[in-house]
Amino acid sequence: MSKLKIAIQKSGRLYEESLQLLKDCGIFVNNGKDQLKVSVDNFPMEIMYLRNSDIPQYLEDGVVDVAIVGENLLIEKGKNIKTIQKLGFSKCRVSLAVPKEVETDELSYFQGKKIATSYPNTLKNFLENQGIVSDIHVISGSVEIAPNIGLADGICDIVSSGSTLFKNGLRETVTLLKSESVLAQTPRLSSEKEAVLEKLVFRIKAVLKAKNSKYILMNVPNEKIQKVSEVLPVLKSPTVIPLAEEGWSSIHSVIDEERFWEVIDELKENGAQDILIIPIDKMVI
Ligand SMILES: Nc1ncnc2c1ncn2[C@@H]1O[C@H](COP(=O)(O)OP(=O)(O)OP(=O)(O)O)[C@@H](O)[C@H]1O
Ligand SMILES: O=P(O)(O)OC[C@H]1O[C@H](OP(=O)(O)OP(=O)(O)O)[C@H](O)[C@@H]1O
Ligand SMILES: [Mg+2]
Repeated sequence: MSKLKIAIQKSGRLYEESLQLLKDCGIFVNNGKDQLKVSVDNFPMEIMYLRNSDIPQYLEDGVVDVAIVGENLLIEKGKNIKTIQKLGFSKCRVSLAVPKEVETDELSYFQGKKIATSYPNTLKNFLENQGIVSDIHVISGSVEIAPNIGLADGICDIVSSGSTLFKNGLRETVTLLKSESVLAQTPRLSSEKEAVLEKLVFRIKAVLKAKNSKYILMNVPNEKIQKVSEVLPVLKSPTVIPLAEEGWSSIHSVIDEERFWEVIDELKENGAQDILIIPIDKMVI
C-alpha cells in the first residue's frame, strides 16, 4: 500500500499537538533524535518534520501529500491547497496593533503609515480591499518591537492571548483573520493515497468529536424520565436503565461539552440527581 506522506512542524507551536493528535488516532511515531523522516509501523504513513513556513510550498509541489499547518500561513502563501479538516488547536488571529498611546482604533489610522509584519500578502490584500495605502515593512520575527524602535507606526502579526502586545506597549485594533491548525492536502493525490487519507480523516473526526463531547449519566425518578429526556440534546434517544431502587432509572447520553453548562440547571429542575460527566475517548457516529 502507498504510504501517505504527512508533514508536521519540526518544532514550534504546532509540534506537540500534531503528534498528540496522531497518537490519539492510534498512529504511534518513534522519533529518532534529529530524524526528519520517520516511518510508522501501524499505519501506511511517513512523517516529515519541516518548518511550518515551508509547508505550503511542499504541499503545492506534491513533495508531501498532506500536512498539519496553520491556516493563516496557507492564506499568506496563497497557494492552491485544499483544507480538509480544521483541527482546533493553535487558535490565533492576524491583527493590526498600534502603540497604546494612539487614540483611535480606526483602520484609517494606518493611511500613509508604516506597518511592520511577517504576513505581507495577507496585509496587502486586506488594505487594498479597504482602500488604505500603507508602507509595508517585512520582518521575519519579533514584530512587536518595531514601533518601539522607531521602525514602524504599527504592526500586523499573530495575536493569541494578547500578552506579547501588552508587554510591548501595543494595543490590538483590527482583526484581519482568524486561524487554527488544519489538515491540508496537495492538489494531486493518487487514488491509493486518497484511500489512506480517508482512513486518517475518519480517525481524526472520531477523535475531535469525542474531545467536544461528554458522556453524561444521572438518576431520575421514573415519572420525570420524559421531561429530562426532552432537555437532553441526545444522539438518538437516551439510554434508560432501571435502578435497583424501585421507581428510579439511570439515564445515559452524550452531550456537547459547551451545551453541558447550559442544560445542567434545567436537568436538576426537572428531577435529575447524581449527575456524572465522563470524558469520551473516541466517537464514531
Ligand atoms: N501565540 C500563538 N498562539 C496560538 N497559535 C499560534 C501562535 N503563534 C503562532 N501560532 C500558530 O501556530 C503556527 C506555527 O507558529 P510557530 O511560531 O511555531 O512557527 P512559525 O514561526 O510560523 O514557523 P517555523 O516552523 O517556520 O519556524 C502559526 O502559523 C500560527 O498558525
Ligand atoms: O498573543 P500572544 O499569546 O502573546 O501570542 C502572540 C505571539 O506569539 C507568536 O510568536 P511566537 O511566540 O510564536 O514567537 P516567534 O515570533 O519566534 O514565532 C506571535 O508572533 C506573537 O508574537
Ligand atoms: Mg511564531
